[in-house]
Parts: sequence; structure tokens; C-alpha cells
Amino acid sequence: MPVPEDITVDASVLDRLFDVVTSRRGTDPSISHSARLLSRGTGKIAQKFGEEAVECLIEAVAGRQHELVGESADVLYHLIVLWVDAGVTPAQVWAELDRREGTSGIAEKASRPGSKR
Ligand SMILES: N=c1c2ncn([C@@H]3O[C@H](COP(=O)(O)OP(=O)(O)OP(=O)(O)O)[C@@H](O)[C@H]3O)c2ncn1[C@@H]1O[C@H](COP(=O)(O)O)[C@@H](O)[C@H]1O
Repeated sequence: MPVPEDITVDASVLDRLFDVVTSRRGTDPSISHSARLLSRGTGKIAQKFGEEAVECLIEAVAGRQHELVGESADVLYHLIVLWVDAGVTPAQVWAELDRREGTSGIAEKASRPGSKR
């Protein structure tokens, strides 16, 4: 499912989503899904994230690209709820990705103590 050419979107939507979910903390669970999920605790939030991740990989394995896009959005939303619950900010994750940028996963694994390469 290609992004329509007249729509400009980028990953800043994740920062905005994080702010919205953070603002939902402690609000009325009957009008906010995020508030409802956050009120149910870490175990339920983690379970929902796991379920969404499984649904995502099912679509990937089945080769259903359109459904994979939707499930990927679900995974990212539920990951953000997980971060809000855990007190992790997107900036921390972006910084970790930035730190890793340019380091091959193969080279990083080989550099671990005890690696047999
Ligand atoms: N991106 C999402 C998003 N993705 C998925 N969902 C909701 O996640 C829910 C998943 O449904 P499920 O039946 O799997 O889960 P469940 O209702 O917890 O059911 P159980 O597993 O507990 O039985 C649905 O209600 C979806 O609408 C989302 N809800 C909200 N957002 C974003 O979060 C913002 C704030 O939403 P509220 O907190 O609801 O105001 C919204 O403006 C959106 O930008």
C-alpha cells in the first residue's frame, strides 16, 4: 500500500502520539483507549503489545502487505503505550538507534566477549 504522493508524513507522528498517550494517563478510561490500557497495568499492556506483534508477523509471513501496514501501526501504538507505562521516552530510543547507526549488526555481534564469529 504505497503512501499517496500528496501526503507528507514522517516519523514525527510517533513523538506526537507519545505526547497524546502521555496526556491520557489518569484520564477517563471510558473515553480513551490509552487511559483504559494504562489503568490495566504493565502485565496487560505487555500482553497487548505481544498480541499485536504476533498479528503483525502473521501478516508478514502471509505476504499481505496492506494488512501488515495496519498491524505495524497497531504495534507502534502499543509499544508507545508500553513506553509511557515504563517511563521510557521516544528520545531515549532515538538516541540508542542513533548510537548504533553505522555499526553493522554482524560486526557488533562478532565484537561481543566470547563471540566465536
Ligand atoms: N493509534 C491508536 C490505536 N491503534 C489501535 N488502537 C485501539 O486499540 C484497540 C485494540 O483493540 P483490541 O480489541 O485488540 O483490544 P482491547 O480493546 O484492549 O480488548 P481486550 O484485548 O482487552 O479484550 C482498539 O480499540 C483500537 O482502536 C488505538 N487507539 C488509539 N490510537 C492513537 O491514540 C490516540 C489517543 O487515543 P485515545 O487514548 O483512545 O483517546 C488516538 O488519537 C490515536 O492517534
